Amino acid sequence: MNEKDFQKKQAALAALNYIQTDMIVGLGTGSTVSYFLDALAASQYNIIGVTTSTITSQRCAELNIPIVDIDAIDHIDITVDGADEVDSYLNGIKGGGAALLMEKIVAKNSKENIWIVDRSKVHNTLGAFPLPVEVIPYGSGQLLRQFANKGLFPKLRRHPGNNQPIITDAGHYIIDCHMTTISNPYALAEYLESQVGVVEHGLFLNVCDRIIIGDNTVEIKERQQAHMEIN
Ligand SMILES: O=C[C@H](O)[C@H](O)[C@H](O)COP(=O)(O)O
Repeated sequence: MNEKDFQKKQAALAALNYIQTDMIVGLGTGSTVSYFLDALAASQYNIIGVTTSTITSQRCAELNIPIVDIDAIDHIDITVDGADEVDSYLNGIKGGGAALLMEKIVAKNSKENIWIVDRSKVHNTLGAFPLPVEVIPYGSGQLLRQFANKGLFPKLRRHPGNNQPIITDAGHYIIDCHMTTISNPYALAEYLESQVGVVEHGLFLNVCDRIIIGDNTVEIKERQQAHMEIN
């Protein structure tokens, strides 16, 4: 196991400390969450999961973790998810695995959100990871043009194998915005949310309550209060 995977696994194991039997647990998507699912399946906790992607649902089936439809429950106690990048305010970029829409729905309906990450993902400001934006296929070419004019360096995400656009679980495309630095994530989120054809974006602002950074010594950071950029 390489250093990054070691850190992911350490973070995932530490997240288990926040789980209790009978909880309804939101289950994120990705390689870090995969370590968490393994740990959860091996634990003594009887929980019910709410999944954020087809792939996580499949992993739960393989691991015998019971899951429930999000619309069949009235609350989610806690969600454990990965992230692609996290800043010092615990804001983040998600969607590297194209699961951002369902991840955001589950996160917004959770009483508490924990992100598990390796140290390479923690930066002072966001932007090093390309920002995924989930869009309706119809008119996506127009959005690509608008985003380019806005200086967002957009690129339609395609399968490396056949070069076809990747399709999300909800049937949408992903446009990745390669900006390198995001000076005001709140203004960018507002702009993206105002564009017709944008379904959701990967900026998760004031969502994460606690990050667990895996390392030889696991580091835990809690969000103190909602952060807003003052223009
Ligand atoms: O769409 C995918 C999710 O936002 C993932 O949680 C994120 O990409 C992190 O994935 P990984 O743990 O594989 O780096």
